[in-house]
Order: sequence, then structure tokens, then C-alpha cells
Amino acid sequence: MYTREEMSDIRRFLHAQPELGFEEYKTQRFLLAKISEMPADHLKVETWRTGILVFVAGDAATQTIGYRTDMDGLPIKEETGLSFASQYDGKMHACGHDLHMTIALGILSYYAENQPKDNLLFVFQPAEEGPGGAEPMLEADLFQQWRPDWMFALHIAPNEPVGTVTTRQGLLFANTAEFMVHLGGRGGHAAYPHLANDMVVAASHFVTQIQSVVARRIDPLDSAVITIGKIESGTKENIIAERADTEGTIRTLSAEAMNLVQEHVRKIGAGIAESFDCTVEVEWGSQYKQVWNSDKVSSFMSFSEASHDVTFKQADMAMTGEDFGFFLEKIPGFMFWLGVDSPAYGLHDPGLNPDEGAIPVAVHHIINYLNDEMGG
Ligand SMILES: CC(=O)N[C@@H](CCC[C@H](N)C(=O)O)C(=O)O
Repeated sequence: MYTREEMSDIRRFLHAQPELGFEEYKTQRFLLAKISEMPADHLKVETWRTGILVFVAGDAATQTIGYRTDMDGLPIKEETGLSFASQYDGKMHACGHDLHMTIALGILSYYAENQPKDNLLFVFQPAEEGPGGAEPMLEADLFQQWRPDWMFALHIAPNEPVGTVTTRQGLLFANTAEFMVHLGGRGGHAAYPHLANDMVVAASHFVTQIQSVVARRIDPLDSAVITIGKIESGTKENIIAERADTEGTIRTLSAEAMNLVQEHVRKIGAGIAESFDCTVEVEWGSQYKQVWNSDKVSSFMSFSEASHDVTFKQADMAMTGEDFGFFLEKIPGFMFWLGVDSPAYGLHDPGLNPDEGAIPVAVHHIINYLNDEMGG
């Protein structure tokens, strides 16, 4: 089994070479190389696109338990100043997937040396940040052949100290939908606005108006978020822009609220086209299912509460999204947060700097929990 230092080396190597969704080629090669160094007697290893599945055969199996990690980085320029910072300009592991992969490898290295009683399936899943690897992976014959009876995963929590795990039964993460809105009008000279059709102004109205959907269309006792993370428009201060392209994401606690927000984004887009006499195209990107923890989470919560190695806290619902929700829609299981103590720089922040002390904490806690679940 890996030492703390070996796991730190693995994490730093992965951190230095983040790759975007379905481009995790070097990541996959590195993980396969690490797995190939482990005793292989009871392991079966297969690749699926840029992901990997490792089936660990139990010696008296009555069930298969799945453990999933995501693999991709984000299009963010790293600003941590760390010695092992990203070597790829404009890409960063800013959501902790480098830690998630290291923890999965750490647990796997233990079970490669210590055959478990039950079967285990280690799921190295690409493209969590987008376009979404969970849904097609779940449908793949390879996954179905080893389909686990239940499965779980973790996500780093920058706002919690190392040694803390938090989760809850029921809804943990929100429903999400990415959208792109393209507005097209007529460009022209800045001095003659009446002869043009300014898409900077149209896009500004669109962005402002959709905020009223959350304030005025959603039941205040329900919840929704609309964030526009990107706007591209124009070329120069004295040229009226003929195009504006916006990208955003919707988060809701309920499927009903998601349908309602999507309907109003479409309607507001059509209204902008009408009032600004321009064209509008609303495009939908990946849409993730909520992360719903089944009652399988209760054994993890009571095990963690009783554990001397971690402090357990009840989690609140979060508006983050996770395509692990697709697995949990079909297979019972749960997700939990792992404290990594980076309160000043959260998820998707160029300064995110998780404490690596969380890696051995997670590896040992999960091994202890799995052994307990397998009756060991
Ligand atoms: C945990 C986390 O940060 N997850 C991402 C998931 C991406 C969802 C999707 N690409 C979207 O933006 O709708 C998150 O942004 O919550």
C-alpha cells in the first residue's frame, strides 16, 4: 500500500498535468502505469474512452461495491505559485480531481495487496466538469458487466478542516443545466447607433432580465441559481458589436424548478430577439441529475460518527453539480464531502490549495469503512 509520501508524489504529478474532459490521455496513461505496478492476481483492468475500470475480485463475494473518482481538470489559469503547479497554461485541477484520483489509487493499492471479501469496482471517470462522462460510462457494456450493487464517491470540501467528513441523506447536490445564448444583430459605427443593432446592449438586457426568473418565478421556499460565467462580444470600443455569445449554468433543488427556469430563459431570449429586432439561439449543454444520497448513506454516517479518525458533520444541500448523480439515479449509494482546509480559495478558484493531509485520512477512513461493510 502506498505511503503518505508516495501518495503526495502521485497527487503532485497529477496536479501538474491537468487535462480537460475526454482529453485525459496522459492522466489515463499515468494511472494505468501505476495500476500495472500493483499485484494483479485478483484485478481486471479495462479502459473506457479516457477512463478506466478496475474490477477487484473478492474471495467470498456476495456483492460488488463501486467507488468512483473523476479525472478532468478545468480551463482555469492556476495562480497558486506552488512548485508543482500546472504545466499546462490555462488548465488547472481546481476542483480537487487530482486528490480524488490519488485517494482512489491509494484505496486500490491496499486491495490489490489485501484481497477483499466482496468484489470492488474502481471507476476512474472522465469529463465530470463537462461534457459529462458518467452518463455514457454508466450505459457502456463494460460498466454493465461489472455493475456494482451500490457505489459511493467523495468530493473535496475547501471550507472544512482536514479530518472532517460531511454528508446527508437525500439531496446533496443540485440539478444543473449549461446553456449558451447567441444573439445576432447588425454591426456599425459607434457614432451611428440608430443604423446598427447593438448586441452588447441586447446581451446586457438578457443577462439582467434572467436574474428576475430566480427572484420572481421560483417559489421562495424552493431555490435556484442562474450564473452567466462567460460573455463574448465586440472587437473595439468604436465598433458596434453584431454578435454576443453568453454561457451560463442553472442550478435548482427540484426538477420542477429546473423546467421552469429553462422555460423562462427561452422566453426571455425570444423577448430580447423581439424587442431588439435581432436573432437568438438558445443552446443547451450538459444537464446533470441531482446527487441524491440513498439510505445506503446511513451506514457511512454512523460509521463516521463512531470513528476516532474523522469528525463527522451533517452537510447542507449545495448548489454544486456532479454527474455522479447519473450513477445514483440508477444505483443506490452516496457521495460525501472531505475537508481539505482551503477556506480562502474555494472550488474553481485559481488559488485553490487543498491540504494533502486529507489524502491519507480519506484512504484510511474508506478502507476501514469498506472492511466494516464487508464484515471484516
Ligand atoms: C463539484 C463541482 O464544482 N461540479 C461542477 C459540475 C459542472 C456542472 C456543469 N458543467 C454545469 O456547469 O452546469 C459545478 O460547476 O458545480
